[in-house]
Amino acid sequence: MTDTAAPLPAIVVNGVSGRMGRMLVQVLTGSDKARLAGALERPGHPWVGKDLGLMLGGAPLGVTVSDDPAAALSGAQAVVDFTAPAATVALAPVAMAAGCAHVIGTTGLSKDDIAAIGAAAKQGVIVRAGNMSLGVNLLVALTRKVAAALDADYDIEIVESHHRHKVDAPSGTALMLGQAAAEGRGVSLDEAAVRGRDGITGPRERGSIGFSAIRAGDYIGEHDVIFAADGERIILRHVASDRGVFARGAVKAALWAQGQAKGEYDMAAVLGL
Ligand SMILES: NC(=O)C1=CN([C@@H]2O[C@H](COP(=O)(O)OP(=O)(O)OC[C@H]3O[C@@H](n4cnc5c(N)ncnc54)[C@H](OP(=O)(O)O)[C@@H]3O)[C@@H](O)[C@H]2O)C=CC1
Ligand SMILES: O=C(O)C1=N[C@H](C(=O)O)C[C@H](O)C1
Repeated sequence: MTDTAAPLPAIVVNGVSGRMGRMLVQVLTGSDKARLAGALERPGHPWVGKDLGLMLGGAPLGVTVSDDPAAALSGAQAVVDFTAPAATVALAPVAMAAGCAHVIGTTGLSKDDIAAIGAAAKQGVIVRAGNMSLGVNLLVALTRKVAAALDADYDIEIVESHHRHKVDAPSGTALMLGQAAAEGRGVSLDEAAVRGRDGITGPRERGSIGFSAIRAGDYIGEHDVIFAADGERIILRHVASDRGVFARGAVKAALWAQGQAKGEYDMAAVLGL
């Protein structure tokens, strides 16, 4: 009897040696919905040309780490990318030319980076989110709703904690939460945001949205949205205790992207929130 089952969607991981790259390998090798079809690292990385499984300290996986995105993406359905802004911006048009969906988890993107990604998405499908977990994307929706229900008597502050290796602040998640709070309140985040305080700052400006960042130890990612008034406080909190939530969300996005119309999407679209 011949096996007529369609092959599983082929997914490539960019930045495969990183914290999220390794977690994605774990999720994809255990998946019955997608398969790990390739692995990318920057040119000059010591893993390039080597078997990925051996580089991870395990059995061979039959996947050779590449530094050639066009070659690695040829024939793949999606590339999942948790790397650095310059690497992500460079990969987007290559993914679109290869007909590959680009799932972007990279944070710390500038306005120009975001515009470049948006331009690339005219040629194919991109899913981009500062946080791929179901919990945070629900928290974003809740934040928008609570902010819409309260007036500026309730001061909004976003406090985030991450591991000592994180290079960008505020976190991508904090910015998503800030954007949702601003939308709920009907203000512009660019105008309302206050990022970090130091020295004689004067009293808090009514209606501002504050951001504070802790970088310490091995926090995976924790976010509080505080609505504080005279006499009461509401605190919405998400705690990530396993990077698997981000990796599983990204694989879900890669599968969801198959067959979508060209354009840039977020995790709310993927999750139907
Ligand atoms: N959206 C979400 O849900 C989440 C987003 N993130 C974001 O993902 C990003 C990565 O996080 P994390 O895994 O912790 O970081 P790491 O520093 O552990 O990993 C980044 C990886 O990207 C690699 N890289 C850098 N430049 C290139 C390039 N040009 N081509 C290929 N690979 C490259 C790095 O290689 P090298 O070390 O050689 O430079 C490294 O392996 C961050 O922006 C983080 O904020 C993280 C978790 C969840
Ligand atoms: O760098 C990280 O680790 C994380 N980055 C994302 C962010 O910037 O919000 C998501 C998560 O909090 C972990």
